[in-house]
Amino acid sequence: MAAMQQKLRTSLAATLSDTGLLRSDGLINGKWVKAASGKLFPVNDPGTDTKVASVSAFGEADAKLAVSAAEQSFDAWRSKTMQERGRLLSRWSELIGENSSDLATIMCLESGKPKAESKGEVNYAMSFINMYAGMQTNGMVLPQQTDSHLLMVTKEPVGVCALLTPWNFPAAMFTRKAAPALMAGCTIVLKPAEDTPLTALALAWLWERAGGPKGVVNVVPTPRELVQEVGNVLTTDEAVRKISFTGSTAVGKHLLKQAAGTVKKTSMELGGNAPFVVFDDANLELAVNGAMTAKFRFGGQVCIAPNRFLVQEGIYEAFVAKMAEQIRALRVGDGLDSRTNMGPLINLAARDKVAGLVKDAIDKGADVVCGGQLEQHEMGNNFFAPTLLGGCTLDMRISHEEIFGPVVAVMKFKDVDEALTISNSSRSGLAGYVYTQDYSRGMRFAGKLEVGMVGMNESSISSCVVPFGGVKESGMGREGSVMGMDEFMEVKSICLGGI
Ligand SMILES: NC(=O)c1ccc[n+]([C@@H]2O[C@H](COP(=O)([O-])OP(=O)(O)OC[C@H]3O[C@@H](n4cnc5c(N)ncnc54)[C@H](O)[C@@H]3O)[C@@H](O)[C@H]2O)c1
Ligand SMILES: O=C[C@H](O)CS(=O)(=O)O
Repeated sequence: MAAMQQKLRTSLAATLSDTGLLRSDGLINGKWVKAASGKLFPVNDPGTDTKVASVSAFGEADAKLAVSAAEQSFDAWRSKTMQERGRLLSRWSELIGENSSDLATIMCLESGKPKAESKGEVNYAMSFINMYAGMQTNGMVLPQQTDSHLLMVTKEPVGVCALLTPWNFPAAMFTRKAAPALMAGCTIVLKPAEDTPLTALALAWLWERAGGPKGVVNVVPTPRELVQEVGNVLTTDEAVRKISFTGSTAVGKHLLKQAAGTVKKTSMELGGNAPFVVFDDANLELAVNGAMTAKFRFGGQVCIAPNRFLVQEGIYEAFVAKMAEQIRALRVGDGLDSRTNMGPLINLAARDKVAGLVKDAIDKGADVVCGGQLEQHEMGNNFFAPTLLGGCTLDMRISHEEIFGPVVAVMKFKDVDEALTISNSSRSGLAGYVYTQDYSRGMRFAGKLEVGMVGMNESSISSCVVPFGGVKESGMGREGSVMGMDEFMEVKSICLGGI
């Protein structure tokens, strides 16, 4: 299999139409610079477990330079009109569109996301830029207590923003933050995930080519071993006024503690544990198709992927049988192969975590309906077979921990109260799904789910217009939608007297 995968690849640069997109240095103040240490770190292709690039290993000193560049460019950038900033973003989006195939190849090779899905993500990333490029923010003039005063309320950019993004959506998580921040008039320092810096660096290069002024967008590629020290700079430097983080709940809690010292404005898009609830009266085909779409997107490595399947006892057997049929039909393969439905997990640690959850479930009595092989996959170290486990129970780890992989864990429930209790038992509250043809029951159930986003008879619930975010330990704030820009703005009242 490895030979076939290698056949699909020569060097990454050789597969690109525009090799300028392949950036190995970071971006500070309009210059592509190496790390102060001169050190590099590898970026690996999870499909072949081989290095595809080496990138400058930015550390504390580099991060401080990036924050300073963003601070120095803030006044000039905020002084531009929203129309001027919008025109720049529109040009950026055009260039992304013109280079979408190369961007998808880069994303596929550094993340393992199949190329077709990677192209979809590039379009998703563009949708945020396109939406915010045309957006205006409005203040208010309020009625006065006296006729000699006027009260105005304005919205102003918060300032220098530190954006920290995960590896699973390296383009969309960048633009979902950067587009509203830039339109609001903020300047940014982006720290991409160590597994997937290339996509963000390529997008930053296109920003520069669009005419982005120096210092407005800065990118600090950071290796795993320096993430803590770079994070310390971004969360404690007084010049940074906003932290926008997307990633695990554990890291989010850590960053919140660090940001508290300088009372930074924060947005947290954290981990999920979505329930997928199927009632007896559900449209079975709709529920199964919805489950497959939501679960096997990027092999389950998605924050809103269903994590716990709760199926009412009357439809349980039919649901499991239909799911097994579709899961068995999935083609696991190389991300560059257009026939591939599912590629590798991001790395060996991720694969081993999934295998550990499956083993625990099997040891505690789960039925392996399909998949579930714990030994190394024939495609390579980072692959895990799409798996369906039946008869899952609450004493299994898989019923409580975020799987972040291609495993469907199904448990049976009797009635709506049981389904709601189990659904809300998690400390996470990002997304939830409910399938029933009784819309009254469905809406009541959706209203009682402790999550930020619900799909009812629908599992594709993300788009640029949705206020994306969670409750409880899935985070705070919203990204996308008109709400997304307010995360990067401060409100100011001006009281005018003596009129
Ligand atoms: N809610 C959402 O919108 C959303 C979207 C995508 C992923 N996620 C969540 O992210 C997780 C998977 O992504 P991940 O593995 O990249 O998460 P992660 O928390 O390990 O890393 C996220 C980012 O934080 C950085 N980071 C890690 N430790 C840090 C530290 N001490 N200081 C500063 N930065 C640090 C990483 O380098 C990366 O850039 C899952 O839990 C998933 O649910 C949530
Ligand atoms: O996993 C993280 C993303 O936010 C999911 S989505 O692409 O926004 O649905």
